[in-house]
Amino acid sequence: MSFSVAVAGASGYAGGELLRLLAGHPEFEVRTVTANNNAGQPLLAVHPHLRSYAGMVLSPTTTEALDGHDIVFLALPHGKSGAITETLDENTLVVDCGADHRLTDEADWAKFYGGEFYGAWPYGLPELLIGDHRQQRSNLPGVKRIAVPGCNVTAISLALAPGLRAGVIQPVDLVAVLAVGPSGAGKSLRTNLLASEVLGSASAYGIAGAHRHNPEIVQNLSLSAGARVSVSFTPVLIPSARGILATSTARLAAGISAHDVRSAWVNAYADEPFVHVLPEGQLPSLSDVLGANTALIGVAVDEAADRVVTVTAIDNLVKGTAGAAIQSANIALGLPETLGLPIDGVAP
Ligand SMILES: NC(=O)C1=CN([C@@H]2O[C@H](COP(=O)(O)OP(=O)(O)OC[C@H]3O[C@@H](n4cnc5c(N)ncnc54)[C@H](OP(=O)(O)O)[C@@H]3O)[C@@H](O)[C@H]2O)C=CC1
Ligand SMILES: CC(=O)N[C@@H](CCC(=O)OP(=O)(O)O)C(=O)O
Repeated sequence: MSFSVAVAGASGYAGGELLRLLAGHPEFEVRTVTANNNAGQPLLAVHPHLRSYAGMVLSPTTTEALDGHDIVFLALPHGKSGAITETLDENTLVVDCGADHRLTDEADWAKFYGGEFYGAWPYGLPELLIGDHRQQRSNLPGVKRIAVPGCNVTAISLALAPGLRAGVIQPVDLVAVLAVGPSGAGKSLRTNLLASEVLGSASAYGIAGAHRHNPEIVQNLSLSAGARVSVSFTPVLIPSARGILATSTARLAAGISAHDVRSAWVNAYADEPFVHVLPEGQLPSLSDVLGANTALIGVAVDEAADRVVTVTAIDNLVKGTAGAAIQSANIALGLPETLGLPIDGVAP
């Protein structure tokens, strides 16, 4: 049996990456692709790398275009998913790559996004530790609505959740500094993509609690810790088209050994197909994960500073968006979780 699929926002970066991965999915068949300004264009005119879709034309993003599919992936700007979803059949699986349904607290939505609040959906980060012996994965089978996490949020949540749940790090004074590629800003934010601004430079943005991912990071890690956490998050734009390299650190809990620390991370992800803790002494690089739905995590203890240091690499467009969307849809539909998803990256 195969599932019919529509991708809304197919002309953007996240939509394009969804299409690249969906072309290799044995159970999903893309029937409709939609866009906004690019509606009416052949898909290959905006994504010449997606040769599997020769002949497909971008439709306007309307209920008529999206209705009648088994699955609708939404890759629209923030604030555009809620209203259109309300017009879709409740039995359609809707997977939203935007932020519209990630936050549980309406006050956080109002402060960091604004506009109408449509409420939280089941969250598409299956590996997130959410309480004693549970992962977010257990909340996904059978659901019809999924909110895909922000890409920075995915990297930090996967990095710090194991230590918080095991109690080997303290829930306060968490610090995360992320090197991030400009594709995370989307195709339409062209000013961020100017070679003259990105090449040969690196710039911090959204510092000191201003970034809209802050409440989502706190929401996730508080679930893992079982208590409200405090995190300082700083993204730094680097000249690499894709990828996030997150250095996330935390204070050691009292009386915890380096062995306890390693065990917490290794045990948390021992059975995960897409989240791998590297052997002691090894650290990931961006180039290890590009194109893959894989998160690689290196863990070390800085004894002089009394801190645990983690380094996590993901591809923002795969594990950070499109891959997470497909992985979560697989679980919701009762398919093998890894179906159609690459574990291996593209290198060099
Ligand atoms: N890039 C990333 O790494 C990540 C992105 N996301 C999320 O995915 C979503 C899409 O992001 P991304 O692909 O990067 O953004 P892009 O700017 O690259 O693409 C945006 C898409 O939305 C369409 N669009 C623009 N305005 C409207 C509108 N008013 N109504 C309907 N459609 C519209 C665009 O169509 P057209 O071009 O034809 O005008 C395009 O297809 C966002 O919510 C983003 O936050 C989530 C995690 C990571
Ligand atoms: C370079 C850059 O600007 N990156 C984006 C990442 C956006 C993202 O992953 O997610 P959502 O927009 O879906 O929340 C940022 O930091 O805001």
